[in-house]
Amino acid sequence: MTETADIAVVSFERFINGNDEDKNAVAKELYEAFSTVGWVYLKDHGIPQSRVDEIFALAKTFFSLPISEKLRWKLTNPEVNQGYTADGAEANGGIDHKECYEHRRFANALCPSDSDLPTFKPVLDDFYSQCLTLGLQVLKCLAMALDLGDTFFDKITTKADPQLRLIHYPSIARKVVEQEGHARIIPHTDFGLCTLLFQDSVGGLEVDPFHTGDFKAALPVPGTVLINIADLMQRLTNDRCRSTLHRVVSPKAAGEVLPARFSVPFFIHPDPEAEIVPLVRGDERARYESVNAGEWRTWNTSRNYGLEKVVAA
Ligand SMILES: O=C(O)CCC(=O)C(=O)O
Ligand SMILES: [Fe+2]
Repeated sequence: MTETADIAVVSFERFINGNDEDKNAVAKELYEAFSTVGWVYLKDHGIPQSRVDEIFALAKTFFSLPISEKLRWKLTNPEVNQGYTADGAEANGGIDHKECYEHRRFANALCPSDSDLPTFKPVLDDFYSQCLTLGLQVLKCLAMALDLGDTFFDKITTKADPQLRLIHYPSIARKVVEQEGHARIIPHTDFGLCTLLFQDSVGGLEVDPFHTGDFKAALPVPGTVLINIADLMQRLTNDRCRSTLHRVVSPKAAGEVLPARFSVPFFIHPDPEAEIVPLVRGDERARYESVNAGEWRTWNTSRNYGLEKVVAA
């Protein structure tokens, strides 16, 4: 049996409502998690479970539309990175068995309208701002832990346009997913600052905390949102915070046919013009070149969708 990853459960209540001492205590706990395994289960985060349930229900409704309908909202431009991606269309060195819908803050041209799918857009917009508020609070908390002053991330997220993603992993034969090079989502790191990840109760998410190939289950914990550090944060903190490999495979408890699984990540990226320069202390050397956040995002998105040609055109 796959072991369970050692990911701390941290209550965010004392950060949201507490005094400076409370906030600093939460910041320490978060930093401890982010600088080791790179992941934390955040509870008491302020987003009601009823809202999360509503989002999963909308995701189910959206993905059960016929493929011809869903392709009306097909994602084509990695710079905008918004819309629907069919099963098999996103490939980054392996074969994923999933379909996705991406929602953005400023541009959602490829989103079902109210007459296509009642309440889809307004409820997603609202959930998006709840995730953005929580994500920026988490960044503030991390800035405290890193002694950067609690407005450090505000300066590089004023126009931040994270990506809210709905994912459906269809019900599928276990033997298909377990073929060499296949997975529900192949091992990868996320490439922004950090990710908020809501998952249903099916399981199958695994983390390789120390990049030894020893993947461990990140089981669903009701009432929590998982938060993981992504590549730009690892670069910015000169490896103090760790962006770790993860994947989604067959849940161990399932039989020969895996049940469908849904998840909802919210990827936080800095403003496109932000230069991500490693923050060094004393005579420490920078472990990374500086990168422009916008170029980094477009490059990574294009690579994931195999759309490099669109960018070059
Ligand atoms: O579905 C999940 O639990 C993980 C999704 C994920 O890692 C991603 O979309 O980057
Ligand atoms: Fe991921």
